[in-house]
Amino acid sequence: MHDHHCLPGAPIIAIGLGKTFGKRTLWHDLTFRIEPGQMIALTGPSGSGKSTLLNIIGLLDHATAGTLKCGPDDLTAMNPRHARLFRKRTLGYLFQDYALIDNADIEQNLDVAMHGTANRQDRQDRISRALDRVGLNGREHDPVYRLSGGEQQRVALARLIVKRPGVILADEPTGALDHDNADMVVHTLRDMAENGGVVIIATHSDHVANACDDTIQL
Ligand SMILES: Nc1ncnc2c1ncn2[C@@H]1O[C@H](COP(=O)(O)OP(=O)(O)OP(=O)(O)O)[C@@H](O)[C@H]1O
Repeated sequence: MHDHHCLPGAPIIAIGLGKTFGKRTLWHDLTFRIEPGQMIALTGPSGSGKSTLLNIIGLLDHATAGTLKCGPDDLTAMNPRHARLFRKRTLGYLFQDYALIDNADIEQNLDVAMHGTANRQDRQDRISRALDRVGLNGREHDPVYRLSGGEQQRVALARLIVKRPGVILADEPTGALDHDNADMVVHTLRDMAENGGVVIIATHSDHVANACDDTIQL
C-alpha cells in the first residue's frame, strides 16, 4: 500500500459490500466499479442506506462485509494516519450540514481546503474563480453564520472547487436549492467528473439522476 493517498484517476471498487445494524441488513453483496470521469447517482427509498454508503466510502463509517477500494488502496483496512491523509487529500464532501466553520468568513473557509497550495496569490485566484462560479463573488468577507442555507451550500460547493478532490461524495446536494442553483450544482459536479474525479450523488431527484452517467439503486 502506498503511503500517501489515492491518486486522482483511481476507480472506486466495491466487491460484496454489506452493511448491517444489529439484526437489520441495509444491503449485502453490493458490487460496483466507478471510473474516474464518471458521475453516478445513488438512489433508493428513504432509509435504504444512501447516506450510509456515502459515509462508508468517505471513511466516516464501516462496512460490515466485503471490500471497498480506491485504486490499490483498501478503504476497509486503512490505518488511522492513512485514513486522515486520504480524507484531507482525496475526499471531497458535499453533505447536508455543509460542515463550514461558522464564525470564519467565506474566504477563510475556502482557504483551509487548499492544503497543498503554498502560493498566496494562486490561492486567492482560485477562491475568486470558485466564488464567481457559485455566484458569491464579492462576498469573501461575509461570516458564514450570516449566510442563508442555500448560500452556505454554495460555499461548500466553492470549497470543493478550490480543493479539487479526486473523489466527490454529495448527499442530496440540490435539496435546499432553487432550480437555477440546483442546475449550477449539477453542472459543477459534472465538471469535476470531467476533470478526472469520481462523483457520487445520493439523490431523490430524477432530474439529478438523469444528469448522471449511471445509477446505483439501493
Ligand atoms: N448508527 C446507526 N445505528 C442504527 N441504525 C442506523 C445507524 N445509522 C443509520 N441507521 C439506519 O440505517 C437506515 C439507512 O439510513 P440512511 O440515512 O443511510 O438512509 P438514506 O437512504 O440516506 O435515507 P434518506 O433518503 O431518508 O436520506 C435508516 O433506517 C437508519 O435509521
